[in-house]
Amino acid sequence: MKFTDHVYEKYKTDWRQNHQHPFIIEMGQGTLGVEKFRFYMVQDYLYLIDYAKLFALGAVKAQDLKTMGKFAALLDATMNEEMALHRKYAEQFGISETELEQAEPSPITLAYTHYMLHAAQNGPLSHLVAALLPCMWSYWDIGKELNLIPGAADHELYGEWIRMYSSEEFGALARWCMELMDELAEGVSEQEWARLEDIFLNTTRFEYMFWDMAYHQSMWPSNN
Ligand SMILES: Cc1ncc(C[n+]2csc(CCO)c2C)c(N)n1
Repeated sequence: MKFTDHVYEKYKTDWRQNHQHPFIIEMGQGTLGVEKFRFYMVQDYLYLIDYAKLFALGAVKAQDLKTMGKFAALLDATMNEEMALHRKYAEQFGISETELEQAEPSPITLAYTHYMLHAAQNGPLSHLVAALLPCMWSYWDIGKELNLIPGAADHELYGEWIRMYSSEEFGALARWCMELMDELAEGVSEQEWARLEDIFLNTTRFEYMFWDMAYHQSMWPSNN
């Protein structure tokens, strides 16, 4: 069985929990408080800076030029398309680029990005891909689901987010990551397969924690 089919079936409950988080539900209904979205955008910008480094590490660890080129393209797309969307949103909120870059990361942002970078730096390419996969795949899955809600993609604030992540262009990137994961997991030992599952489950759960952190605007206990 393909790794992605296997983990989807095995961790369906965790996966669906992300879709059912109030942040997502309210974004789909267009009722999400702007301050929660604003908090999310700033933290997500910091997240993306580290995430982009994951793609750079992917280029370093790639075993062939085609894969290396794809990671380089993903790095470019993250810095110049996805982060551009964040900069545009930030501008609407009156936040400058410098403020974005210099914002303080929340404990969950730190934990999530550091966990991914640890897996990427200390393991083979398969660990790196297992760490980044839930992020790509679940955003696409969530984007498509929100796009089915009548009018959601036209919402003046959340519409652009929904349109971007449900797009076919983004879907192609997510599918590429899924296929690469399946290739890298093929034929690995039982122990290594379990390790990949573990990393996948951890970052799937971190996705939930990230929505929850944004919804509650959670920082360190002392400055909440
Ligand atoms: C917490 C969090 N998780 C996932 C994504 C989605 N995402 C991050 S990088 C990337 C690759 C293409 O640019 C995608 C889809 C996000 N923004 N924030």
